[in-house]
Amino acid sequence: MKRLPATRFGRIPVTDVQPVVDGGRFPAKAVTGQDVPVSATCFREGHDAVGATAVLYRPDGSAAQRVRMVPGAPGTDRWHATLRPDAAGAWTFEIEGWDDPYGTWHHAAGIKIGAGIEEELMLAEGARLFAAAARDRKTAAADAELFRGLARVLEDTDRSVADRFAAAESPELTALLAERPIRRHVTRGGAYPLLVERRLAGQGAWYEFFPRSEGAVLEEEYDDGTRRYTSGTFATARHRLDAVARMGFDVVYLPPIHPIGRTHRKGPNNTLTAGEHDPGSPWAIGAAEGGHDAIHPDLGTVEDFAAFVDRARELGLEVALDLALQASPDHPWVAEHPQWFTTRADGSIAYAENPPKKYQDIYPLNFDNDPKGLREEVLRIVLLWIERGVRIFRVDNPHTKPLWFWEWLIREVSQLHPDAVFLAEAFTRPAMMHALGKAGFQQSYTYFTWRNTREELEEYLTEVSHRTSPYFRPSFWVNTPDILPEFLQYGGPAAFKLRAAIAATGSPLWGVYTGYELCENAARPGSGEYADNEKYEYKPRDFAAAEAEGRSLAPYLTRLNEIRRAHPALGDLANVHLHTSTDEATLVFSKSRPAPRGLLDGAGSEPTDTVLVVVNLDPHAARESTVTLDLPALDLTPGDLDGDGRFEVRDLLTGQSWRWGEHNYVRLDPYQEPAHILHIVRSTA
Ligand SMILES: O=P(O)(O)O[C@H]1O[C@H](CO)[C@@H](O[C@H]2O[C@H](CO)[C@@H](O)[C@H](O)[C@H]2O)[C@H](O)[C@H]1O
Repeated sequence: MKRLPATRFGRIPVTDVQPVVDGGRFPAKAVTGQDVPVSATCFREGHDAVGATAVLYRPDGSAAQRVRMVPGAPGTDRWHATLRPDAAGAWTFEIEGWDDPYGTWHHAAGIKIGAGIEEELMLAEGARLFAAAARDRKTAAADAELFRGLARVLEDTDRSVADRFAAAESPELTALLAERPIRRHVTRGGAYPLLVERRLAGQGAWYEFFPRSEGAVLEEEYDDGTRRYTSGTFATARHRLDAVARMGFDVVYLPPIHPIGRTHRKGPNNTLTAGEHDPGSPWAIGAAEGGHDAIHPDLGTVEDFAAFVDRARELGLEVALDLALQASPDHPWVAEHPQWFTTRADGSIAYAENPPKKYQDIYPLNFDNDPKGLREEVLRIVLLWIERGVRIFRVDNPHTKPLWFWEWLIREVSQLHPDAVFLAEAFTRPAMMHALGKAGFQQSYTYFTWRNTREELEEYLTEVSHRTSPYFRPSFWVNTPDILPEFLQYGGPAAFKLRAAIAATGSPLWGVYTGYELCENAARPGSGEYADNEKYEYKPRDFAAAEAEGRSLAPYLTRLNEIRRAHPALGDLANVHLHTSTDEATLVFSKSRPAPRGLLDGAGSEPTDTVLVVVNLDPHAARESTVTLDLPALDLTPGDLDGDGRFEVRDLLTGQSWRWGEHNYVRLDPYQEPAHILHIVRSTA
């Protein structure tokens, strides 16, 4: 074969490959077993047919999956496939463009034979094509046998032209070519990075609680309304882990567990003066007892913490710790490393802010005066907690620290502990939120908490699943100690149920702050924050009584987490597909995960999994609508459909079944069930 001069396009151009983050400067991300949609533009001169193949390479460079891509919308020259890496590591993928001689011949022969023009010539061309493919050393023996047979049939003038042509478009041949096409002029588009991380980096249900509240005992109530409690401890809080595990959560996240400063300590409801018995905000880290490496003496010892972590592990839970890089004025850092803070002209240090919020009880850090000293200290602290059994960190306000620092820290930690996971608590402008994802944060809090209408939710689901998913893993939190959305304040239990249903199904990552299951909805007047916020006081709760009286949503949350575990489609992010409904308050989306194709180790018997979510977003009234489904998005096969083209859906929340088709009547009453989570029942044949 004559060699072509080296050019950037090569013989069959491949351009605009996705997912590629900033031209490959940062890797696209996935977690083990997750589907990664890939696409590229592939085209050529003239009118002959082209094809494209997506190839997935393991970290050792061996090919793990090779998938023939399918064409996108006509005229776009886009091609699509789905890849599924099965282990953590630095994977790569590549798109190959190629000349498709069968496609070219089949198109031309179909037209000419249909019109009775040059029939024998077309069949002879076909025979030549298959004979050449059979001779190709790269063709598998069984395929070569089939191609040789086909060549003989096409040349067999005893048979009718129609019969001979029909043999060249048989289902058997079509299926074979879908997997192993005849390719010429294969042009490799170059490999792109795909960082594959462990499952919990991108899939998981989080539950947050304050260990000091679990088992706290009210000792005395004073005339002025103040109270004295004995703090909960790791030993008492350990009992709560059983319930958290029973609800099916994967991660239990604890706000800071370090000593709390006394200077400018905050009192109940964010007041600026704390009473004698007020415990202060856990984020005001550092006191005479120690800083970020110490444990608040009220909570227990390092051994008690270890026992807590062990119990969590026994129950299948991982403990996530808060990493809040700031210091109370009493933190040892303030005296020992004054260069880590910004000292003003009058010698004072300004308190921290996250406008419009003011944090009068803490000092922010300055990463420019002594970058080396500070970064080494933070690395020491993170590694210390890792040594104590923690692998997951929820990072407070990372957007107020420089990006270089996060890129460096996460790289350093990941090199030693590739299973470390960092969740960015950055509620800020998109540029910074996205850059934190590129810098290495595995997960991010999102604006989901405030997206309520169908339009808002559709827009947000589209953004996080399709536009930013290669680098930004959205965690849908329904509430946090900082956020009690108005929707929950006024929507009653239905609001709590429907928000949980959307969060648990819309994103592979979702989170709940304790008390959600009790539908706690009392806000500090005029604010989006809880009244008598647990950030500033002890808040023991009687979960068992609420459950016994049927007031708890724990069974509902449990079911949602069961559904998530049973349905791998919900573990993927980029597969969100919106459908339409005639009612403006009815949200409809689906997530589908087809059986994998082209896995080279022969695995891949997992069946297609498709979940359809229909939610009434109005917590106050029943809504009726006609839901219209975009059927191709549901990966239905002829075997799934009855004679009327309908298929069975089963509601995973209630167990009810219906037969659905393209148009479906839905009525959702929030006082019964505000949502359907429907599974498409497939034929087992
Ligand atoms: O700034 P955000 O709204 O993202 O909230 C996070 O960071 C805050 C500062 O760490 C933290 O605020 C809490 O702790 C402060 C320091 O003790 C205290 O002044 C605030 O009143 C209290 O809300 C917040 O909890 C955290 O999620």
